[in-house]
Amino acid sequence: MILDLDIGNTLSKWRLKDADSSEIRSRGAVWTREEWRPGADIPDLDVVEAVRISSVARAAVLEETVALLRRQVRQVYVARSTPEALGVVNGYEEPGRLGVDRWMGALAGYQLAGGCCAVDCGSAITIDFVLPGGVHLGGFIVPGLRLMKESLKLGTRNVAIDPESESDALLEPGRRTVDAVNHGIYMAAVSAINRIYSEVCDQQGVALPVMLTGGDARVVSRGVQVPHAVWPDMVYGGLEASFPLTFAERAGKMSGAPRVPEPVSLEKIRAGLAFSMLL
Ligand SMILES: Nc1ncnc2c1ncn2[C@@H]1O[C@H](COP(=O)(O)OP(=O)(O)OP(=O)(O)O)[C@@H](O)[C@H]1O
Ligand SMILES: CC(C)(CO)[C@@H](O)C(=O)NCCC(=O)O
Ligand SMILES: [K+]
Repeated sequence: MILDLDIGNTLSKWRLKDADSSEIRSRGAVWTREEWRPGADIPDLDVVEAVRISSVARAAVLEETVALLRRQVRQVYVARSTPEALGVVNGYEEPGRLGVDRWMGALAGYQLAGGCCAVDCGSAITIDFVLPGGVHLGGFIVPGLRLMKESLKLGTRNVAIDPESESDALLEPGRRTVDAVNHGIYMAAVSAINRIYSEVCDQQGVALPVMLTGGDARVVSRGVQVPHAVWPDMVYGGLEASFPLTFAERAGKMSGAPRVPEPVSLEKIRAGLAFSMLL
């Protein structure tokens, strides 16, 4: 079995992948601040022959996790943001400072669709761009839905946006605090994504395929106007591409990769931008 780990600021996600059949056998998540110790919610390391890790938590969390895993697992691979990988050139002035989850997402997106706009809706919402030739432009970082809500301190943090709610309903002015906050932060997030996507495509003269990942991807998806795919395993896809271990991975296959819809034409994107400027 291969254990893939995505250590975020809030949640540490894991999945167990069968190295022979490429099937995902199980998955789960634990709070990052509780740190990563084999126990109730964590898979049995006896069956694990390799671990791949993407971590944006404090360095100490990663060190402890790696030390613990090395005692029981022979192969431990830790992803790093590098100046170049898999045909993508990192756009950061200091490439090592790009969050490795963003780098994994950009690599996965590029491997799947060529140039892309990779959006990760977690503690933060990150929006990264890779051009068809593999140039990563950099990206945008916005507070995530939960962070925005918490920062308001209006006692609404525990009432989540219903993932089933229609984005039209979220457009209505709230008539209670919880609705005003939920509708407000939702609009802040999706308006930012829609606008940023259009601006960058306009600047670069290319319509890019869009993919979304992260804990809030499903709800954010409802407000993203352009064609896009939701890819819960996008960060894991970057791990598979960076450290291919199975036959399928060596052939470039990332498990759970979605079909990515064709982007709308650049003309349409530009018309949409021009229209919003007139208002
Ligand atoms: N069971 C859950 N526990 C916590 N957050 C959840 C859960 N389900 C959905 N969410 C939402 O997912 C978001 C966290 O997503 P994700 O797991 O991608 O974040 P993360 O691990 O903190 O990511 P990051 O890498 O940005 O730190 C929160 O903002 C929250 O609104
Ligand atoms: C932005 C987050 C928190 C998103 O998980 C992570 O990618 C990170 O800590 N990045 C480092 C800063 C940067 O990417 O510029
Ligand atoms: K994340």
